[in-house]
Amino acid sequence: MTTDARFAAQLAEAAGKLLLEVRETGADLDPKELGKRGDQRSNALLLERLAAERPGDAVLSEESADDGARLEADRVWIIDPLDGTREFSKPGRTDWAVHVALWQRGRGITDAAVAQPELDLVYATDEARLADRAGAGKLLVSESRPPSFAAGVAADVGGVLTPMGSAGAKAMAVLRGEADAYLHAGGQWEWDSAAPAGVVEAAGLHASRVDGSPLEYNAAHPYLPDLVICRPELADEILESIARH
Ligand SMILES: Nc1ncnc2c1ncn2[C@@H]1O[C@H](COP(=O)(O)O)[C@@H](OP(=O)(O)O)[C@H]1O
Ligand SMILES: [Mg+2]
Repeated sequence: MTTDARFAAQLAEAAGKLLLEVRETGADLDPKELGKRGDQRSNALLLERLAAERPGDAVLSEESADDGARLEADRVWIIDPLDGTREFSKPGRTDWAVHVALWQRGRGITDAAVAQPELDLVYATDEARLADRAGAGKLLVSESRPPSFAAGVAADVGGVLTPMGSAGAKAMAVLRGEADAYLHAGGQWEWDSAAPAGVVEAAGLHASRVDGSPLEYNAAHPYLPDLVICRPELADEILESIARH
């Protein structure tokens, strides 16, 4: 059987290819309709393949009703079929992603993949590596909802706030060395961070809540409002700075 990490990568890649087609064929649609179509088609593909190839596992998806079965399950796939729906719907944007993560009881996120279809890139826990630091000083934040402490942290560490869409796109930019950190607060759901955090942690980066505590998944209320992803050597400085602001 394909390993769970390879399976996650194959799923994210396949959903990403479908999303590229949806984007091309739906270029004339109203942006909201295009985003909805992307969310739904990608979700359908992922659910179908999970049911066929991992039939005993539970699923938590941004785009499906949560029936609670996952709370008793030992293996739960946490998926965001289209992260950065807003950016997906804007022509020319590359900052959107597909997230596929596997949570296992007692172990947390064990296998995960993030696809960035417009860049033709797929990252997975079995292959991801931290690249050299090319984006020194760049701190990635949400374009629409940057955290209130972000400006203070940038001042403390001599950094520059850089807006970008999609949690997965921001986390993978840190992995590629294009930025030092991704800072978020004020609201987010488990599917937004499960795969990105799983991939970067497998590559040795820091990923935690903004108070430094661990990211925990498959909660009854799957809300995880904040996170910090950064190069490991910067974690202490950034967490201390956040605590001050
Ligand atoms: N305050 C908030 N509450 C809930 N979700 C949030 C949020 N801020 C960001 N998110 C979600 O986190 C993802 C990345 O956001 P951003 O691009 O702003 O950084 C998006 O996922 P989706 O596109 O899957 O909805 C977005 O909806
Ligand atoms: Mg999302």
